[in-house]
Amino acid sequence: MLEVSGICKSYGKHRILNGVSFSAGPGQCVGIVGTNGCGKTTLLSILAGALRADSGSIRINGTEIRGRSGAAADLTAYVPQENPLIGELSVKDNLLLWHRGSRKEMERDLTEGCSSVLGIGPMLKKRVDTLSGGMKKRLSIACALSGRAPVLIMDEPGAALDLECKRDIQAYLKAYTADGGTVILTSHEMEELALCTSMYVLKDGVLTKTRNSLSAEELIRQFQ
Ligand SMILES: Nc1ncnc2c1ncn2[C@@H]1O[C@H](COP(=O)(O)OP(=O)(O)OP(=O)(O)O)[C@@H](O)[C@H]1O
Repeated sequence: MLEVSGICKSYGKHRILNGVSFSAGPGQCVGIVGTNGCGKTTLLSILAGALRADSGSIRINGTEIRGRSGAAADLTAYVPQENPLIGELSVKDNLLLWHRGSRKEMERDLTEGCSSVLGIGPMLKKRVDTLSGGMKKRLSIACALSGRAPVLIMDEPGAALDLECKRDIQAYLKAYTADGGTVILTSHEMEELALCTSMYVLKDGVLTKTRNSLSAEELIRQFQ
């Protein structure tokens, strides 16, 4: 169970998040939407322990992770917008670097786990800086998912991906929640948002629950 309560964050005098609270249980997929620059990435980075909130609480299965980046790394898998990959290394070396399981578990992942679903196997020997944007995104997701964390946080997962990969990732998200995982995602794509079991709009630092399955026009109206 993810329980977020009263998260505040300012950059200098600019208050970005003003008491953000929500919760999500096993099997839930939460969509967070809002205009460019409203603070979605800031919120997701805080949930993943990559950025410190000024105040508030984030608990996963009862464990407080705010301000504890080690606990956050253990309990969340984070796929940021920018791929956290090392361009000069091969795909395999990047996987080894980020994979939180043993080498044997990584090999198994490549044959039957998320790396297999994402089609990582055929590109193992390639240098990362020679990959396309979509291939890098597949690899970033595979690296993040290696820890089998209970909460998966994805910042615009489908951006830069071809249709087949978008479909693969959507199938993976469904399997992840069916298996009891919790997904938090931001997206500007209606097909991805259709996977969400609950939806929130972030506006002026405040997160407000909204109805699922709103049309694009209805969502845009909520941003204004
Ligand atoms: N390190 C930083 N220092 C100062 N201001 C920042 C910093 N990071 C983000 N901001 C500002 O905070 C606001 C929220 O940024 P954030 O990236 O969280 O928005 P977003 O909703 O994810 O946007 P997008 O949809 O474009 O990805 C923006 O005005 C941005 O310029």
